[in-house]
Amino acid sequence: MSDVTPAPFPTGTILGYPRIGANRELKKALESFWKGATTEADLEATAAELRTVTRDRLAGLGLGATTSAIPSNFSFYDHMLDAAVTFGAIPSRFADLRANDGTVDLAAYSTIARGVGDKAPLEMTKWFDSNYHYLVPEIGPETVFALSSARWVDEFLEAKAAGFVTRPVITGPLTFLYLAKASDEAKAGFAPISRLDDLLPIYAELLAAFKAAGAEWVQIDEPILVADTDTDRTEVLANAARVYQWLGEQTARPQLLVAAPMGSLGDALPVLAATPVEAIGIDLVRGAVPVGVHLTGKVIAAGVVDGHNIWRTDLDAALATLKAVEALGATVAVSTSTSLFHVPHTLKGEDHLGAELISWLAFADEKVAEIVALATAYTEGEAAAADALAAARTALASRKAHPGTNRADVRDALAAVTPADLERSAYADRVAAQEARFHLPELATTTIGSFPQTPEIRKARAAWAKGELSDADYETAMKAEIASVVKLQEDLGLDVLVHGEAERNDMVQYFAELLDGFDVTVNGWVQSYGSRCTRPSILWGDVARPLPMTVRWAQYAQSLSDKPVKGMLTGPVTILAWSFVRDDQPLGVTANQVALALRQEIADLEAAGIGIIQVDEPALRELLPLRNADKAAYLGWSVNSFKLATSGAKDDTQVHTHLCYSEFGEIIDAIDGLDADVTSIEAARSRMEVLPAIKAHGYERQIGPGVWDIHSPRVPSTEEITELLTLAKDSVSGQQLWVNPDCGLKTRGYAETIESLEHLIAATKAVR
Ligand code: MET
Ligand SMILES: [Zn+2]
Repeated sequence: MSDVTPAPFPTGTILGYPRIGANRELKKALESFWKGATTEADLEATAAELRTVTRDRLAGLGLGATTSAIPSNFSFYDHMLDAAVTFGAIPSRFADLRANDGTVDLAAYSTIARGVGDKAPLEMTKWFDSNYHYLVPEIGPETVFALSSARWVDEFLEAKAAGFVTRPVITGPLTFLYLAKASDEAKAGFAPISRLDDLLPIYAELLAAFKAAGAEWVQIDEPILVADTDTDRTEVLANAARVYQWLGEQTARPQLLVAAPMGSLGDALPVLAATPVEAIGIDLVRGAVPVGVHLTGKVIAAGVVDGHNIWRTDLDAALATLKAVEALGATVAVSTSTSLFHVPHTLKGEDHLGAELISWLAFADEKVAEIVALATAYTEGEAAAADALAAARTALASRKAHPGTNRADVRDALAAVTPADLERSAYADRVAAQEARFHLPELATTTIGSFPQTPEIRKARAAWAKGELSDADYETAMKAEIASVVKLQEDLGLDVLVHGEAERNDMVQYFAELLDGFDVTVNGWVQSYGSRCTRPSILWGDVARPLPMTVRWAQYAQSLSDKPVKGMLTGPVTILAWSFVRDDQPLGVTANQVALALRQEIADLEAAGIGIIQVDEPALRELLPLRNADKAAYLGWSVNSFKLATSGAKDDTQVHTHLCYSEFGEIIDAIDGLDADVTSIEAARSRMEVLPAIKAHGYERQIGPGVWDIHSPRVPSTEEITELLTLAKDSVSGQQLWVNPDCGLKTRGYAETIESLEHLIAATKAVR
């Protein structure tokens, strides 16, 4: 290190801030750049302006402008893509996009993220157990690592020119390589982590560049250390020790904060503590205060403010946690548990939620204020932050005492549930009853629920929401849409129909708006991937169903056809996964409350003559815990909540479920445990990969492996689908096999939908 006294770590900081902009400025700028409506220079200017506004806002909220408290974590699209581009790890199919000096411009960067022609983009997958999707780097023996972008350093210099000393945030080498996949060139069995020694010198070079630019602290994110991976944990820990020993020994570098958001570091904490890194960021929302580690001489950025959820922090409890960490010998700094990019920007503009609910919440800006208050209370004594502490206590008390968070009717109904309520009759009895009722052919054809959401549908829904379209006119518009979707399916010759979900803005928000215990924001956007954002609902109270939610649409659709029309519901786990969920009781309890509401809905659907009911659980895999030891408990409550929702169904009601967005190998037991009569899964892209495992498992019920990858506008040919179905028949019998697309069709257009479904039906006939 240099001879000047190193700058202390700031007393309060956040691990990262939302990148998309309070009014989704980055989304708009990116999309207009992609359309060709603006230039690269325009996009750069918007991004620079956004960074300026963010720095000023954070300093205004009380983070030190020159103390390295403000993280520099901007990204045009994704932080893993940024790392790939910075280290020169660009797949060979995109090699021609690089300039002579190895850099890529924003057009090329966008192409790697989004693909072009037959060049597939980097694969996208979920970031740990969040709803953010990162781009998966592709690394092979041929990858030539080289420092290939000056953006990170330039952004530090940009801030410096404005009078700031920020803290650059980069993805760590372990997380980068363990989350990467083998490139097309790599031979079977190649593991990207085998390139660690080639990559490290580039990190050293980058750290030297930060140092030369004047950075005093750099944050290196290593969430991989909180997760179990395919690699043996001992090997991961050995790599962690080696990497941070070596980087720590570099002399030309800023001080290092190694941050491990999303869970407990566990046995990786002593490993990091034994290296020369100056500071370690630990997640104290998901992880407990460590025991038995000595942290003398280290700074611990204690993540006591939840970066991943929107509840106001219990500041008293947080202060107690900070003191417990101090007792381990560490110098304590107040921090968030994760980057704040998982939560919306600000509660400003959400007044419709009402003062009381708002007082329970903290979005990104409000969390920054909490950090500042906690740092003040911790360093100067509680009296110095008395107002903030008092306000937090009042809010917490109001949340606890609110009748909506503790409803006797809901609690009593749940307490009355018996184990028998979770079981249906034997599958053989159900099948017999269902066959007698529906007479479906072998390889029955169906779709997953939604049909294309045309601009007209969106317009009608938006106008109705704004009060510009009357209830009656809205009803008429939706019914007309349902009628045309039913007619189309009859003309095509599908066996089991759907109503098309035209009335749903989103498969979770639709239910959140109709159930008690939820509220929705107007501007609470969070980045899902690239320019795409979602607006999760807030599940704050006990959940109950005041009125039927889907019955009239399903009933209307059924009245138009002699074929069965599926009722369509979103399952409890998915409703939780895609909302901000109350943190004052176990998730399993909340899931069961949702399940009971769905159980009532199913009873009403049955009473209205709906004989086939699908309960979608696309997020079942997403919430799977990061550590193996926690998985069984999760699968226990999640499967039970599904069974609580569905087990009231009569024998001759056929219960379907649908899963997508993931690999299923790991959760076949759980899929089996759901006890659905029919399960549809995403399978087209992986060419039915999971079916042999399902066969080996002895799965006896019916399954619909997707035969059309609906994530792409490509129309699959009849031959292609025939091949997939033939492949499927190797693993499951004709009676067990259903034919359906990978997922709902709401993002597709009508022309491709009709053509694809025609091919699907022709292929089915060929294989039957
Ligand atoms: N029923 C839903 C649909 O068809 C399932 C979507 S899963 C992400 O859109
Ligand atoms: Zn799906």
